[in-house]
Amino acid sequence: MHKGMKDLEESLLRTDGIIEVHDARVPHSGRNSELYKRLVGGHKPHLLILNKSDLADPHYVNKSMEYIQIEQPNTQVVHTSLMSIDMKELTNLFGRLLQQIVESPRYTRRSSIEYNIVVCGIPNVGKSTFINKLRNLFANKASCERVGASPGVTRSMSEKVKISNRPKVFVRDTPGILEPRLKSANESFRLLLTNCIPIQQRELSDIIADYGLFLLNKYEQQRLYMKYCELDRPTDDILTVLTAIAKLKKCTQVYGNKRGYDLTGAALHFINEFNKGTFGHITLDQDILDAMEQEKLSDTNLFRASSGRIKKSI
Ligand SMILES: Nc1nc2c(ncn2[C@@H]2O[C@H](COP(=O)(O)OP(=O)(O)OP(=O)(O)O)[C@@H](O)[C@H]2O)c(=O)[nH]1
Repeated sequence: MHKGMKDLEESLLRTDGIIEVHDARVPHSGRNSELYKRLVGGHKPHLLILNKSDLADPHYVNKSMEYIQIEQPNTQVVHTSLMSIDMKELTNLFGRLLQQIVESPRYTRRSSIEYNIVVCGIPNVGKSTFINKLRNLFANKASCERVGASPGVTRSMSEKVKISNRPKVFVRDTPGILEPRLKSANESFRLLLTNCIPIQQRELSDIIADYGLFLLNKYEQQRLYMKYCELDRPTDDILTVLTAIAKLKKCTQVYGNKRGYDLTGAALHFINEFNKGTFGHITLDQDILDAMEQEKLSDTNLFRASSGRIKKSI
C-alpha cells in the first residue's frame, strides 16, 4: 500500500484533480489521512464520493459529510450509490468536479491542453464501477473517443479513459492505497466486514461475523437479523445465529464419517447478507460520528462559557 501512495504521489504531478471513492458505511475507518495531508493539501481539486450509500444509515450519511467537510474544507463531499446512479446524477456529479478543475490554478501543468483525473481509494469501494459508469455515459457521445477496453468490460489497472473532448479529459484508476497501519482492531474489523480488506483465511469468517452481530446489537438493529434467522429474541451468541443460518440454508459439511453444520460457510453467508443490506442500513462508524458530535457540542459550550454568554457548560 506504501507503493500505491508513492505511485499516486508521482502520478499527481501529471494530475489536475483527484476523485477519492470511499464506502459510506465506514466514512472514518480506512480513509487515508495522508492522502489529504500530503497529496491534496488544498492544491489539487479533490472530490470525495461516499459510495454505497444505499447500504448506509441515511442519518449518518449526512453527518459524515458534515464532519469530513469540517476536517477537509477543500474537499467537495458527495454521497451516492454508484450501483443505481442515473445518468442525470452522474452527469451532475462529474460536471461539478470538472468545473472545479477547470477553475483551479494548474501551476506546472498550465501549458498542458489535457486534463487528467485520478480515481483512488481503498479496495472494493466502487472505483471500477465509477470508471465504467463514466465510460458508459460518455462512450456514446460523438465528441468522445475511447481509450482502452470497451464500455462495461472490466478495465486493467491504471487504464486511461478519455471521457471528454472539449476540454480533453482523461480519467485513470490507481491501485488501492489503504493506510499501511490500521489505527485500531475495531477499524480492521469494520474493513473486513465491509470487504474493504479481503478475508484471507476462511476460518476467520466466524470472528468477523461475530463482530457484525456485535454491531447490529450495539446499534439496535436486531429486527432484521432475528427475522432472517427466525429467532424470537435478539442474541449476542454468534453460534446461535450461525447454526440458525446453517439450518435454514442447509450449509453442511462432512466431518470424518458424519455430516454436520458448516458454521464457517454460514459465517461467510452472514457476511455476504450483511453486505447486501439484508440486516438493514448500517453505518459501522456511527459511534465515531456520535463521539465527534459530542465533542463538537462540548466545544461549543466551552466557547460560549468563555465568551461569558453562558455560565455553565456540560
Ligand atoms: N450496494 C452497492 N454495491 C456497490 C456500489 N458500487 C459498487 N458496488 C459493488 O461493490 C463491489 C466492488 O466494486 P468495484 O467497482 O469493483 O470496487 P473497486 O474499488 O474498483 O475494487 P478494487 O478493484 O478491489 O479496488 C462490486 O461488487 C460492486 O458491484 C453501490 O453503490 N452499492
